[in-house]
Amino acid sequence: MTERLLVLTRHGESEWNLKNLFTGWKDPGLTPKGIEEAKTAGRGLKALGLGFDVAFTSALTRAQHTLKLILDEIGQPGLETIRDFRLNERDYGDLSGLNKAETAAKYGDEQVHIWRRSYDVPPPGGESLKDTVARVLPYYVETILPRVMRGERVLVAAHGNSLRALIMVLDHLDDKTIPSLELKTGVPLVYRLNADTTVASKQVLEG
Ligand SMILES: O=C(O)[C@H](O)COP(=O)(O)O
Repeated sequence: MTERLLVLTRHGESEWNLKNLFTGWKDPGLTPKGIEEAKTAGRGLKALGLGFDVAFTSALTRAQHTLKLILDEIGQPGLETIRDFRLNERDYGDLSGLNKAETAAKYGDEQVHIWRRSYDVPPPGGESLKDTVARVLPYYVETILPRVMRGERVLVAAHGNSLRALIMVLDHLDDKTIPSLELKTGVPLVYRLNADTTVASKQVLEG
């Protein structure tokens, strides 16, 4: 039987995650903790006996480095890897580089939660989750999903909101339920899909 394996993982903790800064398309690296999270993710996937035929990641260092660390741990350092900006984190626009707590103190917790977790309200000068879906989902359907459906084992290392955009579709979430979805750094989500592209199973590989 064709295995339709799709593993999604958010990057490990970044330097701006640690500083509680809005990051978006800015390009900080991983912290030592983030590096360890990525290695733990790789060890977890290896312990499940999982290997991959292709990997996808964004144009941002934190995701690319996470992917490299995972592939090193599972013994596939030379795996075909496709980098594309369409998997980038949501662009936080004018909030990029600002401290999240200071921004909440200035504009209110509710407004910051709306900017971070609502479906269709963008941060100033940035992308809403809806905007992020509009670039992630076509890329998934046109480029990633066909390879999963023909039996290639696919690994995606990306970002909290670009993955929320994809998981919204995979898990059939809507604009009322997506705000409560949070993704931990460096924790792989192991999906297996049915022949009709729906989700057959989902496993969260807690560190
Ligand atoms: O881009 C960022 O600031 C973080 O990676 C994700 O931010 P969020 O969890 O506040 O959306």
